[in-house]
Order: sequence, then structure tokens, then C-alpha cells
Amino acid sequence: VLWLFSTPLAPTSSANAIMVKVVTCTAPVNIAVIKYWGKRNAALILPTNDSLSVTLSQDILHSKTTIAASPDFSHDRLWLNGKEEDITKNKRMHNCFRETRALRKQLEDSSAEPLEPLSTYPVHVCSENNFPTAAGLASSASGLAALVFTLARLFDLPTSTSDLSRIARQGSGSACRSLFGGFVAWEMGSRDDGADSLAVQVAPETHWPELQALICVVDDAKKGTSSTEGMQNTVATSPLLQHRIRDVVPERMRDMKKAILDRDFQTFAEITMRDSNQFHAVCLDTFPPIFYLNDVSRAIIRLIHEYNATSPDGRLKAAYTYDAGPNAVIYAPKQNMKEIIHLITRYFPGADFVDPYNFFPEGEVVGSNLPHTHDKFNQNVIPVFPAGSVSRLLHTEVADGPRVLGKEESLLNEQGLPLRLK
Ligand SMILES: Nc1ncnc2c1ncn2[C@@H]1O[C@H](COP(=O)(O)OP(=O)(O)OP(=O)(O)O)[C@@H](O)[C@H]1O
Ligand SMILES: C[C@@](O)(CCOP(=O)(O)OP(=O)(O)O)CC(=O)O
Repeated sequence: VLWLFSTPLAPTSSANAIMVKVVTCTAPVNIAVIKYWGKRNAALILPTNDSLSVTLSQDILHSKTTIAASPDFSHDRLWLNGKEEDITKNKRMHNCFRETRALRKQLEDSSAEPLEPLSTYPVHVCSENNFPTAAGLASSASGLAALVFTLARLFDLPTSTSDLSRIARQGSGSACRSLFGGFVAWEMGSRDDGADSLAVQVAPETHWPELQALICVVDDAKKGTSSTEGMQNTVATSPLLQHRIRDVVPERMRDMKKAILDRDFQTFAEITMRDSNQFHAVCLDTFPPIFYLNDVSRAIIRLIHEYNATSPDGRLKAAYTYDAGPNAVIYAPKQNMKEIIHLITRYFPGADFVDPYNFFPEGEVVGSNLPHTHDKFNQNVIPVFPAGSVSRLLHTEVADGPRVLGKEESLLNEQGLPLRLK
């Protein structure tokens, strides 16, 4: 948290914004292993079931957000990925502004010392995602978590992370889980006002550091059916969703929490794959149906099943999961990740891959070394795909929640305007 200008007598022209407080933070993406799909209250974003996710490293994927407050700004503004967005009708962002400002106001009203009336100042928000936006890579989760976390720091809120998650939830449901690192449950709650619908940490990132993830980018274009719209249609039309909510998710939540606490990859992997499959079954059961997976997604599913089926001791070696798009996320223990990267590259050649954890020494060609069980794979079910079918592989790991950055990382200049525009 830093103060650029803190003189109460500074001039009031907008070229010399006074009392500009500026904060920059990053927030991570999270990928659910028990999916959130369905709202019981769309305005408050209250879900129809509990969900559980893993927070992935901000070193690989993040939203970075700078927010400045100044009495000289004329209104709240947002620049996303270098372009100004019209937020006048963006109810979800206004929810986050309104709720954090109300908490700031309480602080101002109850403080013995006079506090800067930040709750009354317009803000400028500048945010960048270092990965494609609205492509099913959970940008709304990291983006809205970064917004709420940065507002909380800007306003010096003493609010707990779970309480903040209630606010982020009103920005985008899955965003509430990105306020924590590690393994995170979103408890659906039962109250009509949403007071008990919040995120809690099941285990920190240090609990199971061997667990890693490989994101296979199959298509990073903006998706056809947004999660928000898709899940509303599912709630309205799918009988299978009712079975999932009532009879499936509660038991899976219990088993998944235990699997995480026991670092039991076998159970973790089986529930993860089954839950992804049921989420996509529920999409197919929506009328008209919603298709998020494509041929490449389905081939990756088959490849992981072949890989698991030929495991020498019968133990699962990897698990796939898919959100509202065709991109695969493969969870696996670190020790299996190298052969998984070789395998994926062999069947889906030509993907861009930077090797952040230096798994591949110079000279070792990615895709050249296949696991020795590979000759037992049923080759009929997984043809080699044309180059570029998977365009990018992102190797990442379980990691921490949002971070506060130093002032040198600011995306806004001293007038509170973006340093970079597109
Ligand atoms: N950094 C950000 N700051 C503020 N808002 C953001 C940011 N990134 C994304 N958003 C908001 O989230 C929207 C994208 O959400 P959407 O749910 O369509 O895609 P997604 O999050 O990539 O996919 P999914 O949640 O299904 O995995 C954007 O249009 C924008 O309104
Ligand atoms: C498939 C999912 O990724 C759905 C995410 O939905 P969003 O959180 O993007 O939806 P809104 O609450 O309407 O903003 C599953 C999950 O992350 O649990």
C-alpha cells in the first residue's frame, strides 16, 4: 500500500490529482475439482451446490490490478487489458465497489482518528490478465478476486479473507475461491441473504506441494456460451442437475476434503475426473444442450484413461478436468508430470511450452520419451492430432492467494491513468 500524494492542501485540478492512494495486487486463477454450476439466486450469486478448487501459481497465470482513489476523478473507471470498458451497466463490479465502500465507511465512522474519506472518492481500476480473457481459463475468477482484494487493501479493511470472499462472490461466483491459496471450498450456505455463502481454505498450498497441473490450451478464443448464461439454462431445464445437487455433490465434497487432507491422489483423481464428466453431462442434459468439449478435449480424456489403465500398480497417475471450454487441466503428482508432458506433446504436437520448473535438460526433445507402458495403449482410440491442436502447455503448481506488489509495479501513472493503452 502506498501513498503517492498525501498533502491535504494539494491542488484540485485533474491534471494534478490529490490524495491519490494507489495499490497494486495480483490474484491467481483456481480450477475446480468439484464444479460450481447453477445459481439459486442470480443477483446475489448464490450457488446450488458446494464446490472445491485448487489455486494455481500466479507466477504462471494471474490478473494484476492497480486501483487509485482520488477526489479529483470524475467517476469510477476500468481499463481491462489496455482498453477502457464501459462499466456503467456492470452490476457485478458495482456490487464489489458498493460492498467494499460500505466497509470503508464503517471504518471511517468508527475511527477515533479522522480517516481519509476514501469511501467517497471515485476510483480508477487498471487490470491486465497475462492469459486470454473470457476463454474458459477462469479469468473472471482471478480478475474479480484481484479487484476485491485490491479494493480491500486500498481501503485498509481489516476484513477476514472469508468475509472478503462473500464480496468477490458477488463479482463472479468462482472468484470467491481465488482469495485463498491451496485447496479451497466454497460453502453454498443456506441463508437467503448469502451471508453464509463463502470460501474457506481446506488446506494451504504447503500441504501438498507435489501436486502439479498442466493446462492444455485447445482454444483460447472467447467462448460461445458464457458460464453465467449456460448455468442459468441448466438450472431451468436439466433434471440431471437436480440429481447432482441432491445426491452426488454432498458426498463428493466430504470424500474430496478427506482425500486432500490425506494427500490421497487415487481418490482425488477419481473424483476430479468423475465430477468434470458429470458437469459436462449436465451441460448436455441442458435443453438446448451446451457443448464445451471438442474432439481434442475428448482425445485428451481418452489419452489420460489409457495412461492410467496401463499404470503398473493400477494406481491413477493423472486426472483431467474441464471448465466451460475445451481446455484441459491435468492434475498429477510432480513425479508423473514429465512423462505426461512427453505424452501430450507426442499425440498433440507443436504446442508452445516454456519449461518453468526445468524438467527438460538441454537436448531432451519434449515428446520424445514416452512412458514404457505406452506400447500397451489402445492406439485406435487416440490418433496423433494435427500440429497445433493443443496450442500451448502451461505447467503450473498449487500456490498461494493474492499478493500485494510494490509501487514500481503500478499500472497507473501519477495522474491515475493507464501507463499502457492498446
Ligand atoms: N482482470 C480483470 N478485471 C476485471 N474484470 C475481469 C478481469 N478479467 C476478466 N474479467 C471479467 O470477467 C469476464 C470473463 O468472464 P467469463 O466467465 O466469461 O470467462 P472466464 O472467466 O475466462 O471463463 P470461466 O469462468 O468459465 O472459466 C470479462 O468479460 C470481464 O468482465
Ligand atoms: C465451469 C466453472 O468454471 C464455472 C464458473 O462460473 P463463473 O464463476 O465464471 O460464473 P459466474 O458466477 O456467473 O460469474 C466451474 C467452477 O469454477 O467451479
